[in-house]
Amino acid sequence: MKEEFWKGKEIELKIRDMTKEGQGVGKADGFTIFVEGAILGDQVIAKIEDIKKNYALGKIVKVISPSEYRTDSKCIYDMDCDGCQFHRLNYNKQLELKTSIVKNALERIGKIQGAVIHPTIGMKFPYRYRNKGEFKVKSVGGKSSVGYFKRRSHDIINIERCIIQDELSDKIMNSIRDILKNEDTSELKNITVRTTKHKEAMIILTTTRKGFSFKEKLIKRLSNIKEVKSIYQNINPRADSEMMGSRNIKLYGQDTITDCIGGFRYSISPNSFFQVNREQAEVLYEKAVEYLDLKKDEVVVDLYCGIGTISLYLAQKAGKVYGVEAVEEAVKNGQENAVLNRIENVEFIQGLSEDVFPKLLKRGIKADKLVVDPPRRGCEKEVLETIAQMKPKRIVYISCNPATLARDLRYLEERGYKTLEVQPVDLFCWTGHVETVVSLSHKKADTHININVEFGDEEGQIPIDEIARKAEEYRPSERVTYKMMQEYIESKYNFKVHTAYIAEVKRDLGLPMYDAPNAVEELKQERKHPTPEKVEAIKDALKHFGVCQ
Ligand SMILES: C[S@@+](CC[C@H](N)C(=O)[O-])C[C@H]1O[C@@H](n2cnc3c(N)ncnc32)[C@H](O)[C@@H]1O
Repeated sequence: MKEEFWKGKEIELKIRDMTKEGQGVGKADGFTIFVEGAILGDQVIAKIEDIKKNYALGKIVKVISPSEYRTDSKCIYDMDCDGCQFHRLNYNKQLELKTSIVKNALERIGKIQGAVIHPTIGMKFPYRYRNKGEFKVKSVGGKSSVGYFKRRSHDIINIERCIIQDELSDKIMNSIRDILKNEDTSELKNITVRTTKHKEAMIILTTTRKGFSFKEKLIKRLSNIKEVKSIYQNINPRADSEMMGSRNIKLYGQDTITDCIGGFRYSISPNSFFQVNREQAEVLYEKAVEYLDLKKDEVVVDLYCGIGTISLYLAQKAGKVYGVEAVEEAVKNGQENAVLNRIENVEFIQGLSEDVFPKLLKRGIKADKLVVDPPRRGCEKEVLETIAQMKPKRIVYISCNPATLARDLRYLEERGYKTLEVQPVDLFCWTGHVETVVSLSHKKADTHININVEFGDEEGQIPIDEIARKAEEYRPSERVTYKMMQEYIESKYNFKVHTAYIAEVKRDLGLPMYDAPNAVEELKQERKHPTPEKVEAIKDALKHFGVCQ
């Protein structure tokens, strides 16, 4: 693509995909063009604004024919706000797109094959789900703005009504905006509002230094709001984009607030991580427990455990759970939460997973099952190396970043693990983010036996000649995998078959089903059945590999 020819040109494009940042993706002359404001399925005129080595950036000029997936955004700031990238895309299509984002990452980066990737689980009512709002504060010419960044800018939009936040958060933010309207807010960087299921709130004011001019006024007015149970000041002198620093000073009320997921209650401090969507977090945690398939005597390690949300779920079903977490306050919350929920078989260890996990192995603690739920950057090398040495039978990997998830799964697959099931869950409706829970199992045999054999021609010994004959007699047939059958069918019939279809045909033929628990599990889900053509191809493959006559 010649820069001088294309720059500033208006071209017609069909939008065939979308990025997680919300740009439409089209192609012209085989060159990829990312178009701000375009939706998957749109036919648009786009103006080329910038040209890079392998792609160009364009802006929408006109929608010639709108996509069938276009929807009217319920957000009143939709043209400007940078918060929700998919706000004009039909919700079901968003879920499909998230499934394909995960699938593409696993295939391209992870080279994962044969795993069952389930459709993304969405919400019935995908609004007002967030229990944490993070708002920027900016003061220009004595007037302050409190809200979110404008798209591709550092200006702030005053958000009075955010349809993905709890309504209580709108109420508190509008009061704060009113209190601050005539103040110089240059010492105040951010405001975080956490709300709970039972409509309690914690407010965290992040300032650049300890003293700030309107502190007393703010505390007095905010503590009059009945739902406000706790106010903190957080000090972050750095001019970085981090919302919060590590130092907190309590200004009013309780030390913590208490939220619920499932049947558990969780005490939360200002700097502790808590999933922003409690309804979907429950779906995620239940999937994690199902995938782990815990036995009452098993030892589980829960790395990056936060305040022990998942650890408590696991402790109900396991022998012992070790939770490992970096943030001291979160570990303290975890210990309180175990007491709050009367759970005794969980131990929280404060430290970095990459330090603590190898030490657990050295102490002789071996996890039968493992949960990892790292931040966006994924697991540290030392964590992955320790997994490869410890070899837990089953791993559940929870991730908010499909790219680092895929990278880590590839590492684990190269060291004897198999990715079985992948379940994306929509915790961040209307945005380009997706949470994924994955189950992996170790390919090693579950059990082995030792036999001592003496060779020779004396009584009780086995003659050498006999061994060759017996070995031939008992030579096990090559283990037939679903992947082998899929490859055979694809090369012979030129179409792909799903493992669940192979499982279905095997079950219909009355063949044993122990060899692909994931595919069998899939049969319990509501799904389509194989066409007669695929059934015949699968029967042929089963015969070819000697699985049936
Ligand atoms: C995505 S959150 C998951 C928390 C928890 N599993 C949950 O669902 O609420 C990741 C957690 O890892 C913690 N963390 C970040 N880096 C860490 C590290 N290197 N070692 C241990 N914990 C870490 C963070 O403080 C955060 O609590």
